[in-house]
Amino acid sequence: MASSVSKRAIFFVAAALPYALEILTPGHLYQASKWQTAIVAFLAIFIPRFIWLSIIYPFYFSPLRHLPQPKQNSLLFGQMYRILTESIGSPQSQWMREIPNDGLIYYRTLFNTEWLVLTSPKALSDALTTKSYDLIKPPIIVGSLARILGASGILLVENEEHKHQRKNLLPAFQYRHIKNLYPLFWNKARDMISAIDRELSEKKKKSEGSVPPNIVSVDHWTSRATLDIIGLAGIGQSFNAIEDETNELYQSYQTIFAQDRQARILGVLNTFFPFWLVRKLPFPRNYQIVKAQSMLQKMCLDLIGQKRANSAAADKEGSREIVDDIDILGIALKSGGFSDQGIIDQLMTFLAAGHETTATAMTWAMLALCKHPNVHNKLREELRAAKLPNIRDTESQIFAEQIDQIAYLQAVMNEVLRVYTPVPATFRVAQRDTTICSQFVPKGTMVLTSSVGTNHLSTLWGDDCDEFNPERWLDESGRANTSGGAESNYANMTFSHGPRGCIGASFAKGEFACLLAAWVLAYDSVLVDENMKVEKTPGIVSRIKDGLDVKLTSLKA
Ligand code: HEM
Repeated sequence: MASSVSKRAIFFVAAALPYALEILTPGHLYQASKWQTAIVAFLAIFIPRFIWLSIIYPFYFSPLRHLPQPKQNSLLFGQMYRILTESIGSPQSQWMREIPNDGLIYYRTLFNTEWLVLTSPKALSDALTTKSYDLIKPPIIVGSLARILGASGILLVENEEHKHQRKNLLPAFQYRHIKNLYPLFWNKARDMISAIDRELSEKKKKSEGSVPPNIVSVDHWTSRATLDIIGLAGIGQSFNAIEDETNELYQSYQTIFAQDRQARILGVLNTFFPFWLVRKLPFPRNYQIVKAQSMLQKMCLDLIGQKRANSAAADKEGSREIVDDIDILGIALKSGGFSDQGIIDQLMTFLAAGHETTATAMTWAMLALCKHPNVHNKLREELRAAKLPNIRDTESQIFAEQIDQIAYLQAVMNEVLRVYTPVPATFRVAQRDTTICSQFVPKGTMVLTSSVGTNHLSTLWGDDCDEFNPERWLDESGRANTSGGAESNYANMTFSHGPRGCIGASFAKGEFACLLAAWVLAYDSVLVDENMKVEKTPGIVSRIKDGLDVKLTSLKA
């Protein structure tokens, strides 16, 4: 690492020095006040450290400084302006395309902090699989998420603790278990369609004979549906968001995960001040979070208590098999590997990781289908040909096999996930000296994978890499393939890879398939504004900035 002198050490030395001088120079040989001494000591260490770290080391000593890199850097801020003003992963995607490289691109940001972008399958496999535990999530990200998710959920823990949790949670996410959740996904898809039908008939009533607008917000409905699904499948508790978005549970969830202006201001403050201080600042959001969190945590604790009681009762009666939990909470409890607080943190993690991601994928899917009517029509034909049950029939039910065998549905979903990449980038920092693609990477180096960049590289996906073409996921006989025609697994970064790749990928795909099939069978959708400008939100999940409104025609599904 460029410097092993941490800021905390500098504060400590500066604070201790006046006392040390008083002891070492008895009789007040030393005249300055304690404050003056502390400030002088602080500056005497801090300024040289700053000059070394921000100017001398990165430009003259860093082993990374000769790697391919973007031009036009600000002297102290490197590429910071672009990083802050463009969507996540986007500047890096451009460099990946334009700067010749052997798997790594180097750039600098605030005060010349050093970053690497991984650009080749070899670099990605080194960093995400072979050396996965040499790279950890950056403390700034972990610190700000820990406030909301709790510090001990699988998304944020590292090293042995992560291995232990992953092992205990994996059974809940294996396909043999996920396939049992498809009926639940389908039921919630049906609830969503019924609720949209009701919204349309309300609109019809209000339009009093004139043509009703039949316009609905896709992101609004998919977000409510995916929350109910992850609530039921994750913790065995529906948020009832589809039925009633004003209920207290749903509102608490919305408060905690809101990405409003105050959340962004607090996020920026976290960069410069300690987390504990920022949490105490008198922002209304700080109080709201505490209140909403205590409600959600209490709900989780009650559910844990209930499950433990059911399980104990079943043990007593010698009928364990009647407690056949299908939700993730039930399976985590059965593993015996988690404390109650540990489980609460997992539940908050699954709510966060499993809700907006899939809702966003669904919203992008509807945009893609509206923009490609031929794909839209073909998908509906294939769904009809598969003879899925009528989504408006309250008794209707499906099985995983029925949905998963529809090759064109799988192809459309895979292409949506590739082209629109809901999680556009992931971030790491080297926790020890390591190597990637034989390049020495010092401890402390920041590492970014631009998943959206990799998913659009012509060297991996061919010249039509930017086109929406579901056919690439079908082989000549029309069967689904899992590579999209790319030669390496690492060409597709939608769910990342390795020990820290998305544990919920099968869950997400099953849920996405049911929601998409239900929507396409129930309605024909067209864009309200054909020329809408599509901008992405800047957050960890790339949503459509102004949401997506479509005009629906109900179909006899
Ligand atoms: C389309 C939907 C989804 C996408 C695109 C997605 C993508 C990702 C990505 C890229 C990561 C790696 C993050 C990193 O390395 O920093 C990740 C991790 C994770 N995802 Fe997903 N995800 C989706 C849905 C879900 C669902 C539905 C769940 C849960 C039910 C889930 C749970 C998780 C968890 C727990 C992790 C952390 C895994 C670990 O660190 O071991 N995700 N996801």
